[in-house]
Amino acid sequence: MSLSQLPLFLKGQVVNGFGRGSKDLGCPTANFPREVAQSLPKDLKTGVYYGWAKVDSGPVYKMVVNIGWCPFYQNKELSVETHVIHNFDEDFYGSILKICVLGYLRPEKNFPSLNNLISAIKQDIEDAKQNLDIKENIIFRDHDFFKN
Ligand SMILES: Cc1cc2nc3c(=O)[nH]c(=O)nc-3n(C[C@H](O)[C@H](O)[C@H](O)COP(=O)(O)O)c2cc1C
Ligand SMILES: Nc1ncnc2c1ncn2[C@@H]1O[C@H](COP(=O)(O)OP(=O)(O)O)[C@@H](O)[C@H]1O
Ligand SMILES: [Mg+2]
Repeated sequence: MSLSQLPLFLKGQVVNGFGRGSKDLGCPTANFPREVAQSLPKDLKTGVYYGWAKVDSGPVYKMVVNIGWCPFYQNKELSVETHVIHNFDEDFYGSILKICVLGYLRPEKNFPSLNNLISAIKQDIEDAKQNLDIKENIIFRDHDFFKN
C-alpha cells in the first residue's frame, strides 16, 4: 500500500502513558507528547505502522508504532506510541526518540480479549521485521535524520 504522507519523520521526548503497554500487554511503548500527535497530517490513516527508531544517541532499531485511539481501551486522545524492537536494560523516559515511519500494517481494532490484542501485536512485530529487511526500507536506517 502506498500512503502519500510517508515517510514521516517524528521526534520528541518520551513521556508517561497509561502504564498499560508493559503491564497489560508485555509490550512497552514509548509515548510521544500530545504535540507530536497534533503535528501529524490531519488526514493520516490511524493504525499500526513500521519503521526505524533511535533513542538519544543510540543505534537505529526496527520499530512498530501505533498511531490512534486504542479502541480496546477507548482513549480520549490520539496517541503515538512506539515499540522499539530491542531489549533495553532500563526505561528511557525523558529521552529523545526519533522515528521514521515507512509503512502501514493494519487499522486499529477493538479485540474481544486482551490475549487477542497481544497476539495481534506479536504478529505486527514479525511483519515489521520482515518488511524492514527489504532494500527500499533498509536505506532509511542510514538517513541524515538519524545523524546527531
Ligand atoms: C504494534 C501495536 C499494535 C497495537 N494495536 C492496537 C489495536 O489494534 N487496538 C488497540 O486498541 N490498541 C492497539 N495498540 C495500542 C495498545 O493498546 C497500547 O500500546 C497500550 O494501550 C499501551 O498504552 P500506554 O503506553 O498508554 O500504556 C497497539 C500497540 C502496538 C505497539
Ligand atoms: N523496547 C522498548 N520500546 C519502547 N519502550 C521501552 C522499551 N523498553 C523499555 N521501554 C520503556 O518502557 C516505557 C513504556 O512502557 P509502557 O508500559 O508503555 O508505559 P507508558 O504507559 O508510560 O508508556 C517507555 O517509555 C520506555 O521508557
Ligand atoms: Mg506506552
